[in-house]
Amino acid sequence: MTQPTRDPRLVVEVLSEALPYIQRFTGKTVVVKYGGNAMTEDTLIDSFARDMVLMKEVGINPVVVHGGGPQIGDLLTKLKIESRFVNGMRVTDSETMDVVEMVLGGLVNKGIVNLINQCGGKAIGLTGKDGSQIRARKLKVEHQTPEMTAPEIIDIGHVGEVEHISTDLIEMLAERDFIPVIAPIGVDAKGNSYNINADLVAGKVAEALGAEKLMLLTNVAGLMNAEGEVLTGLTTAQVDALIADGTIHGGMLPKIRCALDAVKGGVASAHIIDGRVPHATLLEIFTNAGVGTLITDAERHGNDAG
Ligand SMILES: Nc1ncnc2c1ncn2[C@@H]1O[C@H](COP(=O)(O)OP(=O)(O)O)[C@@H](O)[C@H]1O
Ligand SMILES: CC(=O)N[C@@H](CCC(=O)OP(=O)(O)O)C(=O)O
Repeated sequence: MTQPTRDPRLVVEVLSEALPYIQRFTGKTVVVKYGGNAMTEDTLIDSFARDMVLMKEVGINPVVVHGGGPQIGDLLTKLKIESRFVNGMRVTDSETMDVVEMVLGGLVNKGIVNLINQCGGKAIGLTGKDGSQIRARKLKVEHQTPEMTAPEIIDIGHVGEVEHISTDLIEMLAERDFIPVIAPIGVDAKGNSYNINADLVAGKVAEALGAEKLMLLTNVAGLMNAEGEVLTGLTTAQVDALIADGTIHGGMLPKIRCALDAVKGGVASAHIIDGRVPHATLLEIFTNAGVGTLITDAERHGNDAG
């Protein structure tokens, strides 16, 4: 790979500016959720892989949880199977579950692993079935339209929620300098597979690991208000109001819910980040610039999440 020529003084200056952040985050765990919508351009995927390797090289432990919704959708279309969503969750019958497992556990997972390894990292790809690390149960979904007087519970098939995350495997890999790359497929005690929204898995993994940061990479500049302006920082109470008035909808719903749960569960900060910006994760960690929406539990942290 040919690198563009840069002023060496500038490079040294940038490295020096990053020093306090490197010192602050070294030894800490950062869970990065890499959404399928952020995986569209080859150069961006490459910059993401390089960022994971750089983090690891400076002593941070990145753990990648990936999505792949659009990639699942593409294969379903080719197979002439219809995609349907309720509350941002894919309705998953047995046939769809097979496709989800093939795309997430195979194509997408191994694609990310391969890229990280190409950039000089040591990535290992896993699903929640490996070591039974993501124990799941069937998700009960409440659905209500404005016309309905009360919500109804509907069956959306093999969609799961996280019951328990075992961290042994992830910690063992991280200690041996591997970067774990996890596909959001869970398993129950009977061996049934569940399709779980990747944001929800990332949030629970971050909580279970006691991570310093949860970064959710997506295809928007951050969480937006009704006027389309990015909200750079907000508290749990503000988020509740935006959900209630419908400003937060679709795929942003599980994302924001998991970010809230993660900060309530002890993760210092959660960030919704624009994955279309090259090196978005490094910009978040190593600079003051900020590239999206920061969610903290104001009662616990005040404004010190960084
Ligand atoms: N208030 C909001 N602010 C920003 N995006 C929103 C909001 N409400 C809904 N969205 C939608 O959520 C999408 C991101 O979720 P999703 O499509 O599941 O992405 P990913 O694949 O990255 O998880 C955005 O592309 C946007 O269309
Ligand atoms: C239950 C459910 O909806 N699961 C998701 C899992 C993948 C995912 O979450 O991918 P993104 O992060 O790219 O949206 C799905 O089937 O699309």
